[in-house]
Amino acid sequence: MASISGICYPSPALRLRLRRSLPILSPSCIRHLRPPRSIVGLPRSSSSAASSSAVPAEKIKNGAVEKDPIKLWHRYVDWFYQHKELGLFLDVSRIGFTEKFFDQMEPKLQKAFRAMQDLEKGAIANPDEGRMVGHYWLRNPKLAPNSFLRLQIENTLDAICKFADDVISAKIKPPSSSAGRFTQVLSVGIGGSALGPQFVSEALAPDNPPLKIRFIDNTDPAGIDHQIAQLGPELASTLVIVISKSGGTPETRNGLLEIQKAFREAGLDFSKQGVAITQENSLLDNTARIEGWLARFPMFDWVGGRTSEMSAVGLLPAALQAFISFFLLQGIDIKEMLVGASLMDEANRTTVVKDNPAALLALCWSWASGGIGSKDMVVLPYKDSLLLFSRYLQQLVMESLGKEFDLDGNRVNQGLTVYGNKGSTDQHAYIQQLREGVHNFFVTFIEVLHDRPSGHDWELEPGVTCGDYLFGMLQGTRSALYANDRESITVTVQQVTPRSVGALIALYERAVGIYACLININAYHQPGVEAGKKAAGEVLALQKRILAVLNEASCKEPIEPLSLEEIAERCHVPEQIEMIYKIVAHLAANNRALIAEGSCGSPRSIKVFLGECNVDELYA
Ligand SMILES: O=P(O)(O)OC[C@H]1O[C@H](O)[C@H](O)[C@@H](O)[C@@H]1O
Repeated sequence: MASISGICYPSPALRLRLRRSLPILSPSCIRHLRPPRSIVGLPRSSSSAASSSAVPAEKIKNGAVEKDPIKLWHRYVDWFYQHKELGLFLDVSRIGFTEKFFDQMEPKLQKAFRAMQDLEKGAIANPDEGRMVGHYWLRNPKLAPNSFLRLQIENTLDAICKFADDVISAKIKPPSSSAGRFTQVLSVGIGGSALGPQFVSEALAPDNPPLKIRFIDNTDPAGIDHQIAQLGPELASTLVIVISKSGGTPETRNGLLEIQKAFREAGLDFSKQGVAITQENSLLDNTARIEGWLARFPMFDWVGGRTSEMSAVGLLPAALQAFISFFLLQGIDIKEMLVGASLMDEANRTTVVKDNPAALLALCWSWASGGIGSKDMVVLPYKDSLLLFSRYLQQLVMESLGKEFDLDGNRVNQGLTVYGNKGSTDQHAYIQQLREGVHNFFVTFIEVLHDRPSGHDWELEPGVTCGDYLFGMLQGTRSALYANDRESITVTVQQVTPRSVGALIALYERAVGIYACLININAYHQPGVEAGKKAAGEVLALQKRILAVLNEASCKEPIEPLSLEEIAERCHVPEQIEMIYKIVAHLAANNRALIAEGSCGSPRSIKVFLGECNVDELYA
């Protein structure tokens, strides 16, 4: 046997012998081999109980990390889930929930199924905002509660496909580019208006696309400049998609204003290259309409930002990312994404928990995190193209579940922390702590069976391909973590395709919905986000007052530099002196205020004035 980093591989000769002698067990056969559920319900080891202070007593008493490999194999087979048509498998065997726990959760899961059925029928599932929650209708418009909504969905999909085809085939082209067609797509948006499109692009974009997509997802001027600089002369052939459900998110507005400035400076007409995706009559929608942008696509009130990948938000950017297929240029197959999501939704409608992958995930989350978020979910896809899945899930899970109050108004401070990057890369970063350090997590491995999409591979050493290493690393990490009582889930897909990506998104959307029902919270609002936005607005309002005070003092003859105390006093906010210092330091670092005395390193010594006084502002 050849041994690589503790993983044993049979020699090529032995491998051939094994191949000839062993019948091939397909996962579908495995599903029918259900041995008795004998191993759940064993006592958890005392060492594991001691290290999990936050888990409920019931779990410590009855839970167990089973170590007997044969019993584990039975548990694996017993709980193995497969979706044949999607080629998606789910292994929850390394989460040690007990039969008793399962029985306790069963009625709660049935209640959650009923809540999901009501939601799909159009109930006001977001009570705070009085909204329906309809992202499931996007991939199966027949489910929409009325024909108006169904038509809206279908017409929007048709419009997206037509627009993308016209752009790709250069029927719609930029007015003043020598290229004669669009060559770049720039997507401006943040949060749910960026993370889905970014994830899908990373997962599915062709290697050398004729229409390359890039993103502005922040109000960082240096980041924006970087994108514009990289576009260079291709700005003239860039299609800019501005995405914002509300149409008023400051970061997105700023990105738009910056890019419009770049267009003006290059002598280009932005309106001929701009597309808006937003709610009807939002600020963005009205701007795009009044300025006569190239196109506008609707974002529906009943689709939340973090579940909007299957709306125009995700579908248009994907459909524009073209590659050559059978001598034709076509975008990422968005209809296949919708089929993947729809098939997964269908599977998740069964009320048989064992056959419902989203419910199984929710069950595992409840067990592993005690239903109170006591453990973090580390998401590790072993495939570079799925790198952004954990980042995408971070918003989907944390913005949905991280809530102060439950639906009955009790303070619960709920949540489930998500982080992760990719394997095996993370094995060389933080897996050390996961294996041996603080025990505050469970892992979700995402496994992709096909190593290379082309299907061709070569052995970089006898009997072993590069992909075998990746496979070995995943299996090795899963085993090593489990051997140290660290629990994990494994989701397996055959390949990263539009269909499997759609299915993964749908799987987690539903798991979040079910889990939210189990913990009795509203998964579809985000009241906590407003506090930061409001505070940011107050900082900018204070900055305007400081500038007015400094302007007045700087217009005097001679100029009157002011200390921080004097600025605070003249702004009538002495209690805000720390924030005033930070604002002044930021202005000074960007040459928008000048330090007359002292330095920013010693705040008490600073005296500050403006380089140029604005008399107009003074008498305005
Ligand atoms: O799409 P927008 O309205 O611009 O919103 C972008 C993001 O803004 C907020 O931060 C919300 O918490 C997110 O859920 C949302 O995705």
